[in-house]
Amino acid sequence: MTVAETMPATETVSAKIRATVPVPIHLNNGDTVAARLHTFHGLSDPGEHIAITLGEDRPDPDPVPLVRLHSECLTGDVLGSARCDCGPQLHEAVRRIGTTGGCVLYLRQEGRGIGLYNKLDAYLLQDAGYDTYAANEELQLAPDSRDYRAAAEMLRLLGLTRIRLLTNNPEKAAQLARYGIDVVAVVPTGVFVTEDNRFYLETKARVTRHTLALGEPAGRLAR
Ligand SMILES: Nc1nc2c(ncn2[C@@H]2O[C@H](COP(=O)(O)OP(=O)(O)OP(=O)(O)O)[C@@H](O)[C@H]2O)c(=O)[nH]1
Ligand SMILES: [Zn+2]
Repeated sequence: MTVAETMPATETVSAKIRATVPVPIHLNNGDTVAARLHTFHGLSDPGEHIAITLGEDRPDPDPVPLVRLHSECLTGDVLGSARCDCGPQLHEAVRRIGTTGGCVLYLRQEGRGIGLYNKLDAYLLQDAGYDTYAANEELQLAPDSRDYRAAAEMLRLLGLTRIRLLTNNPEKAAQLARYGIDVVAVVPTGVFVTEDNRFYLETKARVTRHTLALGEPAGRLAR
């Protein structure tokens, strides 16, 4: 099945699943979950996005699959950077979705779409006092340039058109709905606050209305 067969008439994209590859994943609690990685051809943006379907071997998968749209963060996902919460969120998503059944979309949207080098430039500006969105703007870049059209295409190709979405970011649910995905529930992801990322998380709650319960305000140095 192609996206063109299932999308509204105004959509011209003709995307396909390119390959499906089994990859067992070790969790940091010592368990291993079965996963399949899906690659795509012809998505509406050129990123090498992948879908990771999980929990397919569970006897009682949730009838409405749990889905996470995870934007790439090399510093957080791979290196365990304390400047953000991406690494713990990714691990949480794989563990939870491995239990309930569903999918993680790993979207190549490093730095909310500005790329790794620009994100690192933005970190230097943040160290000089800019917040996470103002730093992008100082670089003449959009504060958040992520578009989830390709994510909706991937979900459609996987038959995941009615989902529960694991996120604290209201923009993800809004865009998926606009692109024809039925988001029946938004499930909050964990809030992994530390002194290093507290100001960053507070800024997201204030500016982009992320639903984050953060407790006491940041100290003056936490960016
Ligand atoms: N430009 C920029 N990007 C950042 C910064 N910190 C993290 N990111 C990127 O932000 C993206 C993660 O987005 P978040 O806003 O943390 O989370 P979200 O995915 O929108 O929302 P949740 O679903 O609730 O986690 C990744 O692409 C990171 O690389 C930063 O300070 N500047
Ligand atoms: Zn991050």
